[in-house]
Amino acid sequence: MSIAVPTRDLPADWRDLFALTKPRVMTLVVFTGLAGLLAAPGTMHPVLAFTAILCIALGAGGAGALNMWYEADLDAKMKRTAGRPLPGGRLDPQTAFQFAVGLSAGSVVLMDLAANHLAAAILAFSIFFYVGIYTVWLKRRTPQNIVIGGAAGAFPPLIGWVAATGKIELLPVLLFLNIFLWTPPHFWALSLFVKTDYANAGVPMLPVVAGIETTRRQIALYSVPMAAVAIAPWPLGLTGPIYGVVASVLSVYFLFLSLRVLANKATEAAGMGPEKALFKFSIVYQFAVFGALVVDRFL
Ligand code: HEM
Ligand SMILES: CC(C)=CCC/C(C)=C/CC/C(C)=C/COP(=O)(O)OP(=O)(O)O
Repeated sequence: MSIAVPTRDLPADWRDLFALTKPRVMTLVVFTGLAGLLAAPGTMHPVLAFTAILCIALGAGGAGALNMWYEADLDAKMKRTAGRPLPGGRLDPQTAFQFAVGLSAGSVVLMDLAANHLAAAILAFSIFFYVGIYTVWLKRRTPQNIVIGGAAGAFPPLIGWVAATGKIELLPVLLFLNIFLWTPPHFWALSLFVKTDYANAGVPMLPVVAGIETTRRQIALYSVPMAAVAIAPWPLGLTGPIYGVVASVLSVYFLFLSLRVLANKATEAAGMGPEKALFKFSIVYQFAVFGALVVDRFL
């Protein structure tokens, strides 16, 4: 699935800086952050709420830019990423680095002013986690890279909630766990049909290191607790039936798609239909589940 982001009217260098923030992936990061903020009890002043969400976008964008700055060598080796601003030679690394640090630091300072210390601290920690733990430490070392490092992408709903309330509570922790357990099926499904790219770049992604069958088993294995954690807020009385029904139906369908991946015996990209279907649905799934959370809160 491709989310259209209008960049055509921007001058070339701004377009490249914008691309550095991984805007398409970050749409879901910002959406889940916004959902966390809106689902929280009480009301936040609209200007402060908008600023807090802006901070999540700036922080995630800054972290994405730092990731691209650090990985320019790796991106150059993969078809999917070779055209990015740095490997494409359209942006110099120093400008990229300054932009990335500026966004990251600015987002944390602004979050501290607009919301509270705890929200700013969790935002800072997620940026550190994505860049330091995932990108620098784990990505090139272990096939568990995205399981552990992927936690960075699970923080936004918690950040949104804490920005609004100042407190960490059970519901946003379950939302964190949902994205945390969703990330391996989301990414491993994709990595099965772009496997050769990672192998060429020497990144130890699970299909490269452990093989297709193990990856398919792991996808199914993570989908079960993911579904349980996604549905849990309803029986626990933390949300109403709108969220409960949407999360249940979509999680069961997610599980069904994971089982189809598990049952798939194809080894060629052309036969990886169930993997592509799961990857595409994984994105729709989170937009719908977090959308339902907000609708449920206000209806
Ligand atoms: C370490 C964990 C993750 C990895 C390695 C990963 C990797 C990827 C890759 C390689 C793509 C393919 C297309 C692209 O580069 O734009 C993709 C797409 C996407 N990812 Fe992930 N992802 C991870 C976690 C997440 C998280 C936590 C979120 C949001 C909460 C997310 C949201 C998305 C979205 C929205 C797309 C579709 C972008 C489009 O429309 O092209 N991903 N992911
Ligand atoms: C608030 C905050 C800091 C949020 C962070 C958001 C975050 C960690 C998102 C993770 C999703 C992501 C861009 C994975 C890409 O992995 P990759 O970098 O290995 O993908 P690539 O191969 O496309 O570079």
